[in-house]
Amino acid sequence: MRATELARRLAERAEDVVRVLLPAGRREGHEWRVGSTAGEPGQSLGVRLSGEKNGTWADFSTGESGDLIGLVQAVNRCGLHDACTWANDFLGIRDDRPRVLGPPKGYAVPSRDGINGLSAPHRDWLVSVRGINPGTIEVYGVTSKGAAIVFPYMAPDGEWVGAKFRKPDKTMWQAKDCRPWPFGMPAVPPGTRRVAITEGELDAMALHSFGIPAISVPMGGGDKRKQVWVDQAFEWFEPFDRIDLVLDADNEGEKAARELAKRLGLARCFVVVLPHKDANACLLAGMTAEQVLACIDAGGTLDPEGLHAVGEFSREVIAEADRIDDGIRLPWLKTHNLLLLRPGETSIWAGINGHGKTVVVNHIIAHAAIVQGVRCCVASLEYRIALWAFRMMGPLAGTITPTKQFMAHIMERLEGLLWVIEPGITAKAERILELFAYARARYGVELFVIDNLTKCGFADDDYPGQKAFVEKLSDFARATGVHVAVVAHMRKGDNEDHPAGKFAVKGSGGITDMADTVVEVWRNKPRERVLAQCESDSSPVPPEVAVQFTTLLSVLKQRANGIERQFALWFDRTSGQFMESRGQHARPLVDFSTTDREEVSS
Ligand SMILES: Nc1ncnc2c1ncn2[C@@H]1O[C@H](COP(=O)(O)OP(=O)(O)OP(=O)(O)O)[C@@H](O)[C@H]1O
Repeated sequence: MRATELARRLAERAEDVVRVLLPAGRREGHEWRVGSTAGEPGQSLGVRLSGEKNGTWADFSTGESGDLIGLVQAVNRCGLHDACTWANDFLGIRDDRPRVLGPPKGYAVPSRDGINGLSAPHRDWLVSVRGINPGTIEVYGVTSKGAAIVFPYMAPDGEWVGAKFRKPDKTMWQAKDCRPWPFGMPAVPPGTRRVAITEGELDAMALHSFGIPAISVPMGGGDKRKQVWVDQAFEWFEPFDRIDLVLDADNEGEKAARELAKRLGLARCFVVVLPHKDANACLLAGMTAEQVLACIDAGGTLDPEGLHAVGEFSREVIAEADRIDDGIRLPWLKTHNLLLLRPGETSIWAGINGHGKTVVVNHIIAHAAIVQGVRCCVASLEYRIALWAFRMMGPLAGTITPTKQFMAHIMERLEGLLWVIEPGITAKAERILELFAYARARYGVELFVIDNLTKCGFADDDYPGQKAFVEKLSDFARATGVHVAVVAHMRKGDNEDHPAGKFAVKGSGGITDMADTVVEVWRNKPRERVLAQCESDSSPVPPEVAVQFTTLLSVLKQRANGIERQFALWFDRTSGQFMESRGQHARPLVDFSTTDREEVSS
C-alpha cells in the first residue's frame, strides 16, 4: 500500500499510534504533546488526534512536520520502506504478494575486479559533454573499468546487484547473469514519496542534476520482457505515491510507459512529455530545474478506457441545448412529439396475451418503413417469415385482402427498407444480436423489433436471462444509435378489464428498468363484451359504449421526456390498422396506381 494511504489509515487510529510510538508523551486536548522525535516528555512536538488534521504533526523547535508515516520515519530513524512495514504490522495488514527475499538464487553478483574509481577523462566526459552535476556522479556511484564507464545497479544500501558498462562512443554491455534491477536506487532520498523513471542511466542522472530523484530502467524502452525487472524491485516501489514516467518520446518509450504503469499501478503513474528528446537533452539545452519540474508536474494520467473527465464532453454537452427531441414517429398524429422511438433507446411493448401487441407493432413498422423511409429489421419469432410478411400486407395495403399484384408491388417497395431474421433453434438470443449487429453495419438498419421476448430461447420463468438479454439489446442500441423495440408479455391478474400497469410486465423488475420506454397495449375487452351481448339479444349498443376506443396505448415509462400519457386507438379489422379517431377509415400506406398495376402484371 502507498505511504500516503497508509498514513491515512494510521490517522484513523492516531492516539493508538502515538501511545506506541511516543509513549512518554501525553494527551492535551486534541493533541499528543512530547518533547521531540527522540520521544522525551515535553511540549515542542504536537500530533493532532482528531478533526480534519487528524494524524498531522509538527515540531515547533525544529520546524519538521508531516503525516504519521513521516513521524514513524522520524522517530524510528528509518526510511520510507521500513516506516511502511512498521505501519502494516501496526495495522495488521497482511500482504499476500509473494516476496523475493534476499538476492534470489541463480543470479550472479557483478565482479568489481579492475574497478578503481572514476577516471578523469570519464568524469570530464560526464560533466562537460553530458552536463551531469559532479555531486550526482557521486550519488549514483559511477566509476570506471579501463576504457568503460561503469554504472552500478545498486540496492538502496549501495550493495551492487548489477552493472552496465559504456564507452563514451556508446558501446554498451551488462554484467552477465545479474538480477534484473533498476539503476539509481541510492539516489532516491529515504523520505521521498515520488520518483521518476527514465529510459537510460544518463537521463536519470540528468534529472538528479536538476534535483529530481530518478532511477532508470535497465533494458531500455519496449514492453513485456523488457520491463520484467519491475517484479524484482516491486517491494521497493510499493510506498511511492507518485511515479513519473519520463521516457523517450518514441514508440518504444510509449510501450514502456504502458507496461510500467500496468505493473506499477495505473493510478499512481504519470506520463511526462519533455520538450526535448530526453532528460539529458533538456539538461544540455539549458532548461532550468523549474522548467523541467513544471513539465513533470504536468504529466498525464494513463486512465483506463471508459473513464473520462466530464470536461472532455464540453462540446457535446453544449450541443445538447440545441438538440431537438427526435426519433421514429408512430402512425398517429396525436402521439407525435409525445411518444417517440428514439435512436439509442430501447422500448418495451407489453400486453396481456391477445391484446394486440403484434398488430400494433406491425402497424408501427409498416408506417416507419413506408411513410418515414426507416430501415427496419424484425425478429418475428411467432410466425413463419412468409406468414408474418403476409400479415404485414394489411396495414401496408390498407386492406387485409389486397390483390396479388398489389402484394407484389408492396414487396418491391419494401426492398431496402425491411429485413427479417430467422435466428435458428439454438442460442437464439446470441444469434439475434449477431444478426442485428450485421444488419446495422451492412444495411444501416435504424429500427429493430423483437416479437417477442419469450420466444428468444429463454425458459418462461428465466427472468434473469431475459433481463440480461434486454440489457445487451440496450447496450447495442446505445452503442449503434438504433432503436430496439421489444414485445413482452404481461401477467393477466384477476381479469383483463383494465390495463395491468408496469409491474405486470413479466420479469418487470429487471426488464422495465433496462428499457427507456415502456408502453402497454390494452384491448377494451369490456366494450367487446357489451357489443357481443347487444348483438346476441339484438339490443341497441349504448351510445357511451359505441364511442369508446378499442385499444389503449398507455405509456408507463419514458425516460427521455417523462411523459406518461394514454392514447386511445380504434382497431380496423379490415386492414389491421389502428385509427386515431372513431369513424376514420383505413388507407393504404403504399400507393398503387393503375400504371403500377400494369407494370406489375406485365
Ligand atoms: N382492439 C382489438 N379489437 C379486436 N381485435 C383485436 C384488437 N386488438 C387485436 N385484435 C386481434 O387480436 C388477435 C391477437 O392480436 P395479437 O396477436 O396482436 O396479440 P398479442 O398481444 O401480440 O398476443 P400474444 O401475446 O399472444 O402474442 C389478432 O387477431 C388481432 O387482430
